Amino acid sequence: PGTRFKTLTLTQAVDGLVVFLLFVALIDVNKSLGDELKSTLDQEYGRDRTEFYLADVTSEEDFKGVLEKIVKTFGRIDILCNNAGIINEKHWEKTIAINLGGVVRGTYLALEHMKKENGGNGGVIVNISSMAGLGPLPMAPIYTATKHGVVGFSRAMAAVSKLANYGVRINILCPWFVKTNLLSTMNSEKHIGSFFPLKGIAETMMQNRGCLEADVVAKAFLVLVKDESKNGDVLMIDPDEAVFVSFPERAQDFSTTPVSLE
Ligand SMILES: NC(=O)C1=CN([C@@H]2O[C@H](COP(=O)(O)OP(=O)(O)OC[C@H]3O[C@@H](n4cnc5c(N)ncnc54)[C@H](O)[C@@H]3O)[C@@H](O)[C@H]2O)C=CC1
Ligand SMILES: CC/C=C\C[C@H](O)/C=C/C=C\C=C\C=C\C(=O)[C@@H](O)C/C=C\CCC(=O)O
Repeated sequence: PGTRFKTLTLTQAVDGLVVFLLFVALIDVNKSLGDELKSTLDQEYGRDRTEFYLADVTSEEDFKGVLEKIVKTFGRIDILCNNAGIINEKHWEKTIAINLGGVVRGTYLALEHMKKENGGNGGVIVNISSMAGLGPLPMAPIYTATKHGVVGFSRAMAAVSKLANYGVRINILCPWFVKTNLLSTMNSEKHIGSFFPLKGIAETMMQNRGCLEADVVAKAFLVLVKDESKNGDVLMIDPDEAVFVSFPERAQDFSTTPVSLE
């Protein structure tokens, strides 16, 4: 679902062996989906390890309120994944509000609880972009713009966090197509609007290279969580490999072609 918070509670520290208990808070605007996922997780991990919260990431009131409830229930936030996303080229303002606005809001609100200057314990935020955050997806220009925005915002916030000593790492995940409900929106003129005739491009891309399974994305997410050297890093996953994307240190260092302005 949309957004996931994880909180770690130190339960034992014996002879250098540290055992953490992991609690997961799920946030989504879709209640039936959230309830269903919670009950699946309950069966595997027990009822007290997961909580579902109904909230819309475009609402400051919802998101802020839910975060406060989470901190009250679990005591702290250590890991945040801003995952909520849609494709709707027709209602493009809504797509920007969820895909980029939700990530900005989630990052700002969670930092208030996580950053060390506020008494937080630090931690890590992983913002979900897409390979469409690195190159254009022709049938979805607004979706492409939001995912590029997630990359730019998160890299800038990672730099802020380092300079201001928040103690929070901020990383970005850019997957290729993944087998989830989102893919079905590609077949709907209602979502793709005037770009619908271009849907064959994405279909060909998937036919040629396949689609990722969600568990691969989860594994890549864990790399960004666990590797403490990673901050402002972009992990791209396609069907062949997972790779960190290199950006030049400064914008001036991009590979360029001189142009005469005369
Ligand atoms: N499926 C794919 O091919 C790829 C997906 N992504 C990104 O991965 C993320 C997750 O998407 P999927 O799991 O594929 O899609 P999904 O449609 O299965 O899941 C998205 C979830 O976001 C929730 N959501 C939507 N609007 C919300 C709102 N306003 N507030 C709270 N929750 C909201 C939905 O209810 C849904 O549960 C998205 O950011 C998507 O852009 C990135 C690359 C590829
Ligand atoms: C309907 C969209 C469903 C999911 C969106 C999701 O986020 C998936 C994105 C997956 C891949 C995006 C890849 C973008 C790659 C690029 O670099 C593009 O610039 C390449 C664009 C077209 C290539 C056409 C071709 O290969 O012939």
